[in-house]
Amino acid sequence: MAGVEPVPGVAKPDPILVATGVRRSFGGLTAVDVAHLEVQRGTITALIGPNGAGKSTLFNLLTGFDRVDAGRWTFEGRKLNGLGGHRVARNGMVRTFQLTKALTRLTVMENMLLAAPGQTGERILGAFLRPVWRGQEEANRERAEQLLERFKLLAKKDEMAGSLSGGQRKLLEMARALMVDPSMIMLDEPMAGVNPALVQSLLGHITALRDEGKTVLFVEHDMDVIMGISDWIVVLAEGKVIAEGRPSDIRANQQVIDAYLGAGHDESDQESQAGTDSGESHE
Ligand SMILES: Nc1ncnc2c1ncn2[C@@H]1O[C@H](COP(=O)(O)OP(=O)(O)OP(=O)(O)O)[C@@H](O)[C@H]1O
Repeated sequence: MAGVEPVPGVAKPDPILVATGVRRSFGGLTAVDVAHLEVQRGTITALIGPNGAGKSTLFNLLTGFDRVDAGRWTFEGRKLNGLGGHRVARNGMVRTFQLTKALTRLTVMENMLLAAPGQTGERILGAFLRPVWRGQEEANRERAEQLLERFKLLAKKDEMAGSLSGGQRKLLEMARALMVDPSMIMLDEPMAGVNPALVQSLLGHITALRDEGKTVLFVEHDMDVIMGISDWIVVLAEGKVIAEGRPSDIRANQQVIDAYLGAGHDESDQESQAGTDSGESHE
């Protein structure tokens, strides 16, 4: 991305995701108001910003787990607005989810199989289709084992997901997301709750995904991680993109420093401080 100017909404040479005018409000609060955002194919792009900036909401909107009030976006040139999460995933854009209570009561392998494409379920198929389904299940199981091996979880395949450590859960979330062989993977706080010993391993997996051609978009709070592995960083504050650029651009950006300083103050002051007077000027 040499030569791409570090300004909000800047066009990228080969964007995999292009979003325009994406807005979502909750009551009187505008959680997301992104004028234009492009994600370059084959990069690790970080989405950062103070608490409540709208990062999770934007993730939910783009991946079909929440509905926009306005806006449109394309992924691989295809319009995805209005599609639910499963259809978005089938189009090649998946996100990780924190393992919910229900999932922690399933084994590691069951978690993987649930994330497989074409979860039709045997019961609803006619008898003549069952062999097809079995063949597909066999293929899913094989893929799941390969992925568990890659993420060093194969030995745990029959254990309850709830028995895994924080870091192993993150690895399982990543492995689950890869069951559909996505071209873009979106990671929601991949380092949260991870033991420092596993951080390097997780970072290695994330860069490996990029190196094999996948696009990674991730939300994270750990600045060392963000600055260490991102090719590009997008900064949200109060729902708007207030800055984007390479790590060196972001580190030197006064608006970003201000937005984070605002968030770092007393929680009760946060709304009046975080980016209100600085967020508008770039839009
Ligand atoms: N379902 C909802 N109902 C009402 N308000 C919501 C809902 N989801 C998010 N919000 C609000 O929208 C704003 C953006 O929230 P969001 O969770 O997207 O921020 P975030 O940047 O992901 O924050 P964090 O870093 O703390 O996870 C917040 O003010 C939040 O309270």
